[in-house]
Amino acid sequence: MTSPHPRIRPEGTAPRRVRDLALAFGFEVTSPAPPHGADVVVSSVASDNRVVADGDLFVALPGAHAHGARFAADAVARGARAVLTDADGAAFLASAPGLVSTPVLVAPDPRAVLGPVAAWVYGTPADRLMTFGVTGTNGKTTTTYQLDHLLRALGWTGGLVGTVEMRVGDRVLPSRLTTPEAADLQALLAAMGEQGVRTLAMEVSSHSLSMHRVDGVEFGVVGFTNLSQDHLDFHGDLQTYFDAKAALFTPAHARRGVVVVDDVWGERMAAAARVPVATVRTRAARPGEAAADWTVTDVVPHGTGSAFVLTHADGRTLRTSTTLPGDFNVANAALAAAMVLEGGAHLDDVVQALAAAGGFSARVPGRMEVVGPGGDGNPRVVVDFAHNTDALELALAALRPTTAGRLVVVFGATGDRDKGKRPSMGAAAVAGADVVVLTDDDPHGEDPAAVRAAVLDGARAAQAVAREAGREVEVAEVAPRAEAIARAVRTATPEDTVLVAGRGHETIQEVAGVDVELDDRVEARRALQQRAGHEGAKDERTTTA
Ligand SMILES: CC(=O)N[C@H]1[C@@H](OP(=O)(O)OP(=O)(O)OC[C@H]2O[C@@H](n3ccc(=O)[nH]c3=O)[C@H](O)[C@@H]2O)O[C@H](CO)[C@@H](O)[C@@H]1O[C@H](C)C(=O)N[C@@H](C)C(=O)N[C@H](CCC(=O)O)C(=O)O
Ligand SMILES: Nc1ncnc2c1ncn2[C@@H]1O[C@H](COP(=O)(O)OP(=O)(O)OP(=O)(O)O)[C@@H](O)[C@H]1O
Repeated sequence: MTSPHPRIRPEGTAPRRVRDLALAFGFEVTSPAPPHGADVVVSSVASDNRVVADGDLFVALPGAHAHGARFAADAVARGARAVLTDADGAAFLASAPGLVSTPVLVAPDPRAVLGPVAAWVYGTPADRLMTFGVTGTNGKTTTTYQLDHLLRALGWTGGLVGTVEMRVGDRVLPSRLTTPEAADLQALLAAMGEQGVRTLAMEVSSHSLSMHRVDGVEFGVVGFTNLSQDHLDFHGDLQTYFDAKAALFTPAHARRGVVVVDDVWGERMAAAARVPVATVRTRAARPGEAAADWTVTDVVPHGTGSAFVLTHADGRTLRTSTTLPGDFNVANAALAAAMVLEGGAHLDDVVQALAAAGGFSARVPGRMEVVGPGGDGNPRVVVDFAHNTDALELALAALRPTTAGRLVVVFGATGDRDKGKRPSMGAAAVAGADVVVLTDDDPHGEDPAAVRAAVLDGARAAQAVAREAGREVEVAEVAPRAEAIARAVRTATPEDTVLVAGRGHETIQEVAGVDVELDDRVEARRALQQRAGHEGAKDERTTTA
């Protein structure tokens, strides 16, 4: 069981009567009438006893490790005024000491009502924000940063929620999940409203949709980036994974949607949507394909990224750019622009805002982050979050055109996660790079050598095919990760590009269950400094594994 998220508690929530809550949702109340006939009131909601504070409604959820009802007595001791749970939890509580006069409300599936109940307690805070939610296998973080960048450029005080951090206006809070638990999310939205935040750009993971975390939020506009193999350890198969994401494009979660339809999964998402949807295509329509509502054209190199034109079927045209390299980052910026325009922003306002903001120039931590620009005898060093096959292919393809020498990639695969993608990640690295340095990513509880071996299998097979075709790719296995980064940067030539992929912004690596501090950007900078300090470093070739 992981530690709970640090608590965010809005100040101004009016106390709500528990019996009104029971009436509003049709919950049965199993405890005796409160003492002295007083009405029990709650003013906040928690689903983890370890963060309960005075005035909370404690929601005891069933879970894979434990039933939250086990912690109800402690929650009441910490100040919870009432408990909401399911029949199993209520049965457990019937004999729980210290709960004699605490109202226990019973719901068929508390996980599905936690969000709506928390929204009810906090006064449906999402309704007071312009809300944008983004789902998809890759691009959620980048697209939400670009959304927040544009919304702030339009003059709004923005809120951001996702993998890297949570922003409430100018405040930055740590993020433990891509999409927070429902009780935390509703409290965060209420706190945003109290602090004058008017817009929300939020990542919506498929896990969170499967686990009802965003129930109780009706997004104004939702966006779909793409779907490829990932998280099948949780969803089981690609269709189930797709269905989990498709739930976001239903009236329970959204008023309208924007879908990137560059591939079949995008077409399917647009067809499956049960809310009005605008489509975005970032490539030319193929024969027989319906024209998209928004089309990207004229993509050209521009600074560290690309300039592009986004045109609507009604003639509206936006000429802008993104500072992030790669065609996939054009797709992310185009999706962000289309979502804001579909949300009702006027084109002229968007054109002016982006012109003043230098286009989509958001710096997204660990996403194609240039740690060393190259020059002065150094290779270019880029840190990216690519941690699945699709992302790795695209990140390498994005860097190839601007690499005069060799393209070197340092990467690994995450332990205790989707194992199916490991061989294909190895193959993608060999297909896209000239030098492959295979190392650890985040082993979690798995044997790092076993994880590397699975990736190496795919790499070696692809290496043999490349050799047959007359293309020699160096493949080395170097652990631990810090040494792999150091070695790749040390042995690269000034014309080379080194891509360190998979962990991006992350600063903690879990090895055998122990958290180890490791930030790829710090390691890459250190290696560049050491390289600078050892002019004429001996030309140590990477051994071929
Ligand atoms: C697979 C998954 O998502 N598991 C989530 C699930 O865990 P679980 O079912 O094991 O819950 P549990 O630990 O048995 O706890 C049951 C209940 O008792 C409560 N509890 C538990 C312990 C305690 O001491 N006191 C207490 O009150 C818990 O708050 C919970 O309500 O319910 C827990 C609490 O509600 C979540 O914290 C936990 O997310 C874990 C931490 C997690 O790592 N989730 C990841 C996989 C996740 O959600 N990732 C996506 C992004 C995926 C991606 O795109 O990469 C995300 O949105 O972050
Ligand atoms: N539109 C896209 N299509 C494919 N790959 C992308 C796209 N955008 C980003 N990527 C790649 O995927 C990686 C992850 O990007 P980002 O963090 O924005 O996505 P994400 O969906 O938030 O990922 P996660 O859910 O794992 O946090 C990037 O580092 C990049 O390599």
